[in-house]
Amino acid sequence: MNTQSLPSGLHRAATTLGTHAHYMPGFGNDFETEALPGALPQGMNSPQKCNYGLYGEQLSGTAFTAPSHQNERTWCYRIRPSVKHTHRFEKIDVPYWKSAPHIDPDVISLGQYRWDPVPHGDAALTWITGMRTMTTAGDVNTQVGMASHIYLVTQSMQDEYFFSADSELLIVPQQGRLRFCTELGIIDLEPQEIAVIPRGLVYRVEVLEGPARGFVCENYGQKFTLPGRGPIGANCMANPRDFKTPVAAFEDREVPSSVVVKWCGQFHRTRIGHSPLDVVAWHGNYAPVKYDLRTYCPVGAILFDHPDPSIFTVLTAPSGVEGTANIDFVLFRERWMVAENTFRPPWYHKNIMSELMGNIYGIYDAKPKGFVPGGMSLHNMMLPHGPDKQAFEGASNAVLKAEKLDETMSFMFETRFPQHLTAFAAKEAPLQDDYIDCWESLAKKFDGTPGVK
Ligand SMILES: O=C(O)Cc1cc(O)ccc1O
Ligand SMILES: [Fe+2]
Repeated sequence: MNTQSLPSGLHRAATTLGTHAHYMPGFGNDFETEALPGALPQGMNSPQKCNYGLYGEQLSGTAFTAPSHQNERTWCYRIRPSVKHTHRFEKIDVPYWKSAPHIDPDVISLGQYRWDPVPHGDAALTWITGMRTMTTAGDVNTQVGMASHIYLVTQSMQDEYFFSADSELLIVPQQGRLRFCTELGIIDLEPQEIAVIPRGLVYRVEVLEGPARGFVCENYGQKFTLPGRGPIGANCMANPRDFKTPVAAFEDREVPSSVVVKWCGQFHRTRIGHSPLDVVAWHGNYAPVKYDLRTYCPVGAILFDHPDPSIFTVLTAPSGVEGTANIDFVLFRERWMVAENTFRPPWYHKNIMSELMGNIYGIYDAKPKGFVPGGMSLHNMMLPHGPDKQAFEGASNAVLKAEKLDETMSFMFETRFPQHLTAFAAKEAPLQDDYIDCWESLAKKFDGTPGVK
């Protein structure tokens, strides 16, 4: 196997797969990859001495005894064991990155809320300092619930690394391009793609094209997985082969560095004398992954009516209660609308689960104005919402022919828990004070006489 050297000093394994040379296809596969030939032990995990003088180390993403179809772990062969990375920790302040439970007594979370895109300021911000929590739900200490964030990143992390012991991060870019240099390999990410970085994995984020903005779902609970397709069968929605996990990449660099750790909602720093991205080879099924949302194959109404949005689930994070997700990640992408005699946009509704939406690009059918790329909305637990006046009038009077819903990509983080706004979301972010007016002018059409009005 050949090794490729990158400008950043990382060495990564080459693969034989043409177009996705640096990624391996599949969701939750048992992968194996080595950046130097023979670095990966064969037939066993813990040889008495590893090749190249590497140290063997296991990273467990589930309890040792989790059922085998859910069990996730990866074996790393690294220049130094991780424990050499973590000396004494000091607490640091990361004031805009909040964790649940975080209920600000001065903030009202009960409501329908919408935000314009959070603008970039003058300050240089990294992946850590640029994270802005919008909502929190559940409890980070008991590993249930989530937080939603906006990231505003203009600066690469330099000799600085990060891991979250609290959560896996689902990253949804909206602007700019980022590179995630992780212990297990490199992921480049741009709008219309997503990445999932597992809990505990160390990484550094570099800006490939700035400024970068996007959305993050911080999942405190069980990992995101593919939803069961039920009677849809073995294909469509998100197909496993479209998920890409990076090949092994390592750097052998000795410079004063720091590792920031998010742990039980608090941030800590430890200093080390080298890059912790020193995993030369690994095998296992606990690994970062990226996915191109343009490969999502939507299934929908082909005669009449409008199915529940769960039909557009890309990934689901189970809660332990069957069919009731801790979080569903749902994608509203371009598609054909063909339903006959049907009000085609989302119906008016109240939902026990709370719906945090973001616009990646284009126009969302239920909100032709005001919900713009980079913007977000929150329709919290049991709070009514639905199409605005313009969408309602348009859709109820449209001539219903086959119509392509083009130039549209929005998503929803839907959680079984109510979401609480941070002070940043309520007071600093560009909250639209007049959002609820979009339903104000919906007319009373009922006049007691039968017939279509
Ligand atoms: O509220 C929303 O816009 C999201 C949504 C979309 C849909 O098609 C059906 C229900 C739903 O909550
Ligand atoms: Fe909704």
